[in-house]
Amino acid sequence: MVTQLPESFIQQMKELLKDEFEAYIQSFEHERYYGLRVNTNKISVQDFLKISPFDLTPIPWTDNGFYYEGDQKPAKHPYYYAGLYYLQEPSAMLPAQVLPIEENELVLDTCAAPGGKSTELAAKLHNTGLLLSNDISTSRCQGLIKNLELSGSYNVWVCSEDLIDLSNRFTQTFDKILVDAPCSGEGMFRKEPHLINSWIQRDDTYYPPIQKEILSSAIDMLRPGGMIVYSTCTFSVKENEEVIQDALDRHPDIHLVSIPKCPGFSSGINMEECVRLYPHKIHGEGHFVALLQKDGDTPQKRYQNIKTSLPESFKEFLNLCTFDFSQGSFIIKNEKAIWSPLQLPEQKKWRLLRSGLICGELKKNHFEPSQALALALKKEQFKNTVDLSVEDTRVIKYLKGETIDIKDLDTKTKGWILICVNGYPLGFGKIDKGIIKNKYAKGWRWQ
Ligand SMILES: C[S@@+](CC[C@H](N)C(=O)[O-])C[C@H]1O[C@@H](n2cnc3c(N)ncnc32)[C@H](O)[C@@H]1O
Repeated sequence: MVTQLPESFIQQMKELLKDEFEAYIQSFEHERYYGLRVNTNKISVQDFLKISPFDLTPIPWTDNGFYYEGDQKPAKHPYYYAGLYYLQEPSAMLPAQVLPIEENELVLDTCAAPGGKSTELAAKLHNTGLLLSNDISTSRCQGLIKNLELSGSYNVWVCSEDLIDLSNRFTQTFDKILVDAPCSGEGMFRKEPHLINSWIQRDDTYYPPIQKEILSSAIDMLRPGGMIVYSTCTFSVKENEEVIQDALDRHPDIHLVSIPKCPGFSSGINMEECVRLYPHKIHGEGHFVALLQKDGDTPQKRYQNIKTSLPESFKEFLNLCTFDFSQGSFIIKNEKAIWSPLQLPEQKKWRLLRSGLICGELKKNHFEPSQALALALKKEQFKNTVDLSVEDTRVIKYLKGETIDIKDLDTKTKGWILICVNGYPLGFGKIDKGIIKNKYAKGWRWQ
């Protein structure tokens, strides 16, 4: 692969790394590292380690990230379908880790798709407050929504806007913001060699102006006292420290906050507070992370909930749930019942793709619960459940969309039932006389 690296990139890395350059080049001989991040919205790290079938080694710069071996297949395990973890390149776990999120905050992820960092920001909020996840690409937002739903996060809104436009709608609003900027991806060359071609096609003047505008707009959206992380998976100084310097020049009310260094972390170039991760110094690919804070302090913004009257068929279904929906409010839109713990102010003409938890669809005379609701609930929050052991062959059958027979376990329950694996919900079905008609979402099925 080293032979595919363009000469101009090699020169840039020689100048950047000096006597570390040889070690960097040799890192291409080593296989990439694989990372799994426990979804603490669903399970504690301690409890996950008790049931994990994988050999896991902690990733030093995270609270809940682990290395696994490349021949293990965690994406092909029922616990993945239960949303107990997210698979993420280890160095990419750092940005969300360094943003100090507290419960009940308003958080913005500016460039969020496909959700590697949003899922962790949501987990850090523990389903309190609100996360607005945005990405300019509406098609990439589909993957983002699926990942957020799988993670069981119900305090998330998703929109698809150019961040620069979004900043006109929410001035000085958010307590915490993550800017995981589009970049030339130099840190991903070992993991995804095809990125080398994109690098060749775009010279080094392409990304910096975009990154500077996105970061500056994001800073406008941060409330005084709030904190913002800027990250990329590239090594170029132009896309990292120069973007930060531009923000510091344009916004005299922000300052850098020092990120604690783990063994193997490098400082930013002439920016001691920032962190650079290199594949020859840590077990991971490459990243740059900066943490900034806005001076001053203003109280957090708070938004009102609204009252909506609900159709009878939906109220009937809600009798099966013990989830505390009174903590937020419902809206009914396009025959869908959507619940959110907070409502953001009404906006004109924006591509809002999710405004909380889509609980399900209001059909003619009945209500059809969604896959997202199944994943958002805890087993004990639904009246009718069947809990299958992870070894039970019916788990995979259910995930494949097949009808399942549980006459050995239950022949009395009738109607909606939540199918769980070792206590963690997977999806809904409809049971009659011990036979479960499969309601697992088609696009989510085991392939
Ligand atoms: C590095 S990726 C984000 C990865 C994501 N944070 C994760 O962890 O899964 C950068 C994203 O920025 C989005 N993007 C590019 N320009 C944007 C803009 N002007 N406003 C909002 N999003 C933008 C791209 O569509 C892309 O999905």
